[in-house]
Amino acid sequence: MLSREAAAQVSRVLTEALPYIQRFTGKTIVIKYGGNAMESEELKNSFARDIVLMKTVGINPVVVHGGGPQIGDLLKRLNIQSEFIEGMRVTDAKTMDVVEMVLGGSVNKDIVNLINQAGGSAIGLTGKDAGLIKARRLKVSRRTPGMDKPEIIDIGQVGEVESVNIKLINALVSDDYIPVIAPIGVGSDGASYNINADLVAGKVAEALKAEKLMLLTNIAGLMDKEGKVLTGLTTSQVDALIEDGTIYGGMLPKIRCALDAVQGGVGSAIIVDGRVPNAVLLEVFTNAGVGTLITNQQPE
Ligand SMILES: Nc1ncnc2c1ncn2[C@@H]1O[C@H](COP(=O)(O)OP(=O)(O)O)[C@@H](O)[C@H]1O
Ligand SMILES: CC(=O)N[C@@H](CCC(=O)OP(=O)(O)O)C(=O)O
Repeated sequence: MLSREAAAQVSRVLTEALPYIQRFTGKTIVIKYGGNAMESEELKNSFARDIVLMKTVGINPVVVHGGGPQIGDLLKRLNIQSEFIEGMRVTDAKTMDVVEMVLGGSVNKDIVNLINQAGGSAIGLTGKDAGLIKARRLKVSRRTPGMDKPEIIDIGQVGEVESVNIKLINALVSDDYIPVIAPIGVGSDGASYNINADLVAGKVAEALKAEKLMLLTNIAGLMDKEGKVLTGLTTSQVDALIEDGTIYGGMLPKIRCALDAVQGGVGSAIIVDGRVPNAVLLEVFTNAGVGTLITNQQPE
């Protein structure tokens, strides 16, 4: 039982949080949990508690997770070389096996378990379950200095999202389950596709017409060359930052999916520093304004 002091504290906190809780009650928030933001047990536990708290106050969280560093660790142990092009892992058949084992197996079940230990009812899925994420092969185009046309590169079993089975997600959410989705897609022929988790989160948020898309990563937000966090950017400003090399690597799919999501009807997308404890709650329940916010509104 709570002490009088603790009850008074709960009352104070809930009164402050009430407008935010009311604003998001019954709404869907898609949270992409990046592999880099899973760096300690403490952080993972704080993430799991935040998700359960959201659900308890009537918000519907849908989690999409990554696991790039965890895939990298196992590939290294198995002596399999790995390379990234435009922020995407080149994925041959051997690599795909490892990706599927790590994402659909250890990482997915770890998050599911932590949420359930924190009192939630999480259910783990990959895109193969009930055809949750139908995918096709992604062709990456790369601009090489000195060449007029970008070259199209085949990077193996890397996919892009063709469709999302929202019937399955909605059925789970309305029964109070918290879906935890691993970014593995399935082709029309049953082939597995490795999909960047940011891209899956963006498409899931779009398909669900989510109120918010949160991308938890290991950096304070999108930064300029001096390390200042940028926010409220337009599409053309982002394009210019990609062109001049300010945005590269893993930030490329992240920013592209955030822009696509808001253009596709998601209320807002935010890139958040997942190394901060309670990053999810801070973003939903405060005006702390952490990270980079992307909306469809043009700044004045
Ligand atoms: N302009 C930029 N601002 C911030 N980070 C950037 C930028 N351009 C590239 N990055 C890189 O993108 C990384 C985030 O992407 P990634 O490592 O794929 O994260 P996650 O695993 O969370 O998806 C950052 O750690 C940083 O190294
Ligand atoms: C095609 C591609 O790059 N897939 C990613 C999938 C995992 C992921 O996106 O994890 P993070 O969010 O932790 O980076 C990979 O193989 O690493």
